[in-house]
Amino acid sequence: MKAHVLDGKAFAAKLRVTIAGHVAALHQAQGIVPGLAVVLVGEDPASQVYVRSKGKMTREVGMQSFEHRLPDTTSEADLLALIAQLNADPAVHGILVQLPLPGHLNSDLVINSIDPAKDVDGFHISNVGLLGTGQKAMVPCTPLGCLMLLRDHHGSLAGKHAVVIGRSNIVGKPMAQLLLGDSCTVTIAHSRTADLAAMVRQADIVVAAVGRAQMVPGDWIKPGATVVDVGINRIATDDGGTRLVGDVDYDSCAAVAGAIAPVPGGVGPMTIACLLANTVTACCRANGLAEPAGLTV
Ligand SMILES: NC(=O)C1=CN([C@@H]2O[C@H](COP(=O)(O)OP(=O)(O)OC[C@H]3O[C@@H](n4cnc5c(N)ncnc54)[C@H](OP(=O)(O)O)[C@@H]3O)[C@@H](O)[C@H]2O)C=CC1
Ligand SMILES: Nc1nc(=O)c2c([nH]1)NC[C@@H]1CN(c3ccc(C(=O)N[C@@H](CCC(=O)O)C(=O)O)cc3)C=[N+]21
Repeated sequence: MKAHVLDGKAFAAKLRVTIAGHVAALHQAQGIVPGLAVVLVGEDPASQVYVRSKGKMTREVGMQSFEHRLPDTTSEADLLALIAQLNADPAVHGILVQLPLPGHLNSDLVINSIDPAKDVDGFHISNVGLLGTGQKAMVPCTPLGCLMLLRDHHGSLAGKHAVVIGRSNIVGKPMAQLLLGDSCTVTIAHSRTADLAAMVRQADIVVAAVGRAQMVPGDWIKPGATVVDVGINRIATDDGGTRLVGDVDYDSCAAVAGAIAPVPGGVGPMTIACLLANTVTACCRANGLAEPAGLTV
């Protein structure tokens, strides 16, 4: 069997067309342009690439993009002052502070200083609590994108056993919450899990969010299971270049799985599209307008 490919690149492109339609309608009917501010502290090359492509896609769907690049010597007080200014700016509906932050900055403090209504990453404790209790929240973009791909492929996820590998605040934990919300039976695995292979072999749905290149081999996958690869790892190639791979060994997993989201072209593009979706949702909520269907859960 050869797995069905969950084409996040194509799904995200369609989602951006839908978003562009909502943005145009907001502008026409209300004279409002949704705005997204991205704050990048330091010069991490991978973060720079991500911030650039995010800015480009923000403008492509007709939204305003505000980029703030600060030196890696920026003090916490200066960063908090910038966030206070963005919180108060009515043209800014979404704020994203690129993680990880340089070590001298307390990321919990920084994230919790963002107005929860503008927290389009969904990382503020108030949004984490809302998600955990099944209330309307800003939902973290990467797990939201994974859920959209899973629902699109399966329809209902009820009763499926999902194994999420990774327990970070930005991917693993919110992913588990969303799957639970869709009535999956959820197992969260991590670096201290006793027998990861045996655990993963039970899964109908595997979400790998670890940060270890190709660590999940095909013989861990139950035949026909769905595999969602969140990992972004750059590895060296034989010709001296580099290439992007996920946390699963694609070829061996695709040979057994029923469906698989590849890297690149799977979850990554969905993350950016969901960031734009969250910004439109935040903009509608801020203006007391009905939020468009299909942009969140
Ligand atoms: N495509 C996208 O849009 C995005 C991709 N990413 C990528 O996803 C990956 C994960 O990101 P993130 O969640 O931030 O990473 P973190 O480093 O914050 O978390 C990694 C998790 O993996 C667990 N882990 C580490 N080693 C093992 C192991 N050998 N077996 C089982 N579990 C293990 C850790 O366990 P423990 O808690 O015990 O240490 C931890 O819970 C990275 O490659 C990142 O680049 C991230 C965000 C968005
Ligand atoms: N506050 C915050 N929010 C984030 O959402 C956040 C963050 N910090 N820090 C870093 C991680 C990583 N992340 C990615 C988003 C898109 C791709 C993406 O578009 N990937 C493409 C490939 C890109 C390439 O070729 O380099 C793909 O998988 O097809 C990857 C990674 C968001 N993150």
